[in-house]
Amino acid sequence: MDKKLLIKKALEAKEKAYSPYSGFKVGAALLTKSGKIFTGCNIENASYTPTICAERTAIAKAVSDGEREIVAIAITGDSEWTYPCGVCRQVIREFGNNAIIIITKSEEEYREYTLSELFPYSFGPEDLK
Ligand SMILES: O=c1ccn([C@H]2C[C@H](O)[C@@H](CO)O2)c(=O)[nH]1
Ligand SMILES: [Zn+2]
Repeated sequence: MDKKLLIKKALEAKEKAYSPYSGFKVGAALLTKSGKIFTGCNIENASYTPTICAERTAIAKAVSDGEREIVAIAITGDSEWTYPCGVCRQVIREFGNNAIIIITKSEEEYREYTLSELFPYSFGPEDLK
């Protein structure tokens, strides 16, 4: 897996952020099992609550293109280390339970986690079986 490419794509996607209210930009890039990359940025709204995080933008693009299995997701934001919010962790749980989560500031500086490290004892599709 080309981690550096995924990180580069996340950094590029961040520049597309539409965040006039918070002024906080986030970018994400994910790799699916079939080898495709999808990117996303945060998209805010004047009514605030419809705001979509970068991670969920990328996941919605992948799933709506028929790609349901995330192998890795790189995330970058305006804080020193930007971790996914709780809602995004739950959405990654749905489509990337075994995903590697790469939290990154630059192509050289990144941290890697499994989803279960960031989201232990989670509720997921298996609970409903
Ligand atoms: O992991 C995160 C955390 C926050 N945001 C966005 C939502 C909002 O536009 C801005 C401030 O919360 O950052 C993301 O996209 N992903
Ligand atoms: Zn989020």
